Amino acid sequence: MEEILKISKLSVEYRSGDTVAKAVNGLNMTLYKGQAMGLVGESGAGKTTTALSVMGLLPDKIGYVTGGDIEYKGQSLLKMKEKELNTIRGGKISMVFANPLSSLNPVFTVGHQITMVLRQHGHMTEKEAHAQAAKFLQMVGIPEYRMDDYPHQFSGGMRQRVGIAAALVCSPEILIADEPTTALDVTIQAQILELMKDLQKTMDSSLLMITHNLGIIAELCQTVAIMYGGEIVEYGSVREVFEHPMHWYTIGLLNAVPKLTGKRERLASIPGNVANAQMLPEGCKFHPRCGHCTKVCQTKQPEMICVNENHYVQCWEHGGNL
Ligand SMILES: Nc1ncnc2c1ncn2[C@@H]1O[C@H](COP(=O)(O)OP(=O)(O)OP(=O)(O)O)[C@@H](O)[C@H]1O
Repeated sequence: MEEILKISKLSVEYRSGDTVAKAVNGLNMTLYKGQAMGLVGESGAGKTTTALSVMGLLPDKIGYVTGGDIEYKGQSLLKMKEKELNTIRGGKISMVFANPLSSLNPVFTVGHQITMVLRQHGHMTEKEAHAQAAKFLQMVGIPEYRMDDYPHQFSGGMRQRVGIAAALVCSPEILIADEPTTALDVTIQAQILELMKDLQKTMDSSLLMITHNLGIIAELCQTVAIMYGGEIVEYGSVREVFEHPMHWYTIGLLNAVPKLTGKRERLASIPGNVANAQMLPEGCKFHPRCGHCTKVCQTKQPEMICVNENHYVQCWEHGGNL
């Protein structure tokens, strides 16, 4: 399989005054062509920061990549010149945000905004770009006559579909979707996910789906990466990780999912709070919340262990070099 996006030992910090938040800490992740990968973790795990780093959208003078690299088809995005980067970001790699109002410009019609993306990345004439924009809006269920409407004239679900059309219109090789359906009700959510699944398959693009929702991952993705404290703590095929979770954090996340059938039981939760990026613990970052923590977990960071070719875990309980 062709490696399309490779993140190696990525570290990202947010700095404000004397405060430093270590949001991403030596993260490794590889996305292959045509693959759909889920990135899961509690709020504050560093998922959005990872996505923003790939897109070059970390907040200016606050967010800094402090280590590691992000490669698109073997080329470092972090070392690339601005002009070259602009053709990749938005063209070859694009992103759907949780709140489409923040990514759509309120003063331009949606048709104009999508046409602009195409003019910038697709090297088309105005007429060609208009036709292509109409085609993509139609694909996401927005009729052509709505092209002259402004974002505020659409419902939340429609806006999200416009956001998806804008992200897909240049046929990106990588689509990053950050909680694309959290703001929508479940029926619209299902429609949008189905749409993304179809479009991703038709275009053979790779998908990085960021979500809290494990059901979405099971539905859409072949592989899943579990993130905690700015690191991937478990990774593998969705089947392997969901059926045989090995990290106590993954086990906790899976146990916290409500079940629709069987005896009604109290929902399990993971004790304690998510790791504070301003005060990360020594050793395994999950150890203060882990009921199986030993001495080594408190002092030494475990390495990622290969359980089999479809499953990797970073937990002392499953081995590592002491
Ligand atoms: N602009 C910012 N300034 C300072 N700290 C930030 C900023 N954005 C994020 N952080 C911190 O970085 C850490 C990671 O945040 P991030 O938004 O990447 O997590 P997340 O996993 O995407 O969470 P969520 O699911 O809530 O979106 C958190 O501790 C957060 O408080």
